[in-house]
Amino acid sequence: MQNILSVQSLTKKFDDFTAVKGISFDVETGSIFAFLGPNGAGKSTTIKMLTTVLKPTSGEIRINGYNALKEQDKARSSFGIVFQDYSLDSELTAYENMEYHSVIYKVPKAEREERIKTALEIVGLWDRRNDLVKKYSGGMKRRLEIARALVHYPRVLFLDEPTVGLDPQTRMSIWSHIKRLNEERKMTIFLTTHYMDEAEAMADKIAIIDHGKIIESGTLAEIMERTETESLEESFLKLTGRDIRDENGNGGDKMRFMRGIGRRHGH
Ligand SMILES: Nc1ncnc2c1ncn2[C@@H]1O[C@H](COP(=O)(O)OP(=O)(O)OP(=O)(O)O)[C@@H](O)[C@H]1O
Repeated sequence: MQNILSVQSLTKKFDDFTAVKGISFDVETGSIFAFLGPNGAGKSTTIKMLTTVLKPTSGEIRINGYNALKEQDKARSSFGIVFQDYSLDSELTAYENMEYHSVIYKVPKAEREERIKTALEIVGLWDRRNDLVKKYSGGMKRRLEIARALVHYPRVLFLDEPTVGLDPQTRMSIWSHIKRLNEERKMTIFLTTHYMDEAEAMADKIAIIDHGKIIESGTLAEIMERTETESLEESFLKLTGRDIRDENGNGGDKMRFMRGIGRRHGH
């Protein structure tokens, strides 16, 4: 299958406020797709609809060939989710958190231990599996959440602002884990971010969302060409008339370190 995720005219209204306004896009199997936009643009609302947490007002979502609204269980077993807020039980160990999640996701008992081990090894936490989560740093918790999202062998991983609130070094480590998952395990990654550098360095395709609408999408090169600019930052400025960081107040927080990871496919 070429597109693991396909979205048509997706809309979400909260009373008379429309947070997501009829967006359509496709995500290619095995790619990294970034949803870039300022706070309040509708990124979380979209990812919640894609992951069946929130019911759309209208529109269609197909994940891994399944209709996410009509075949929810099959769609759900196709993806893993990492939300913005930590949702781990801090009084349990990392391993116990993984076990709990495996039960919820109906991972067969005979396979549980092996899958937990694999997932924890991927994020480098196997040696720390017996530590209580409350002793973990923010970066370790995020890595554990990624491991947890992998335990049922999903084909797509959804990440809502996975590096928000983390220091630059920790962000870099999270990203190298995500990138390895994509490259070595061919996992499709759908992420939301308001960091330009993150989208530039990581994504095969980017959709820029503003006020609930996709205002531009494509590869970085395509977006720059169409907007006649030389960076995503300039593109965003040209498309919206403002700087993405104006609304975030994190001007000094730009992810310059992303250069260390390197751009993909000669972007
Ligand atoms: N349950 C809700 N009821 C009413 N309005 C909502 C609800 N959830 C979100 N919104 C509004 O919808 C808009 C989009 O919010 P959303 O959280 O999707 O944005 P975002 O791009 O993810 O930003 P952030 O990263 O800050 O969460 C915002 O104006 C928000 O206030």
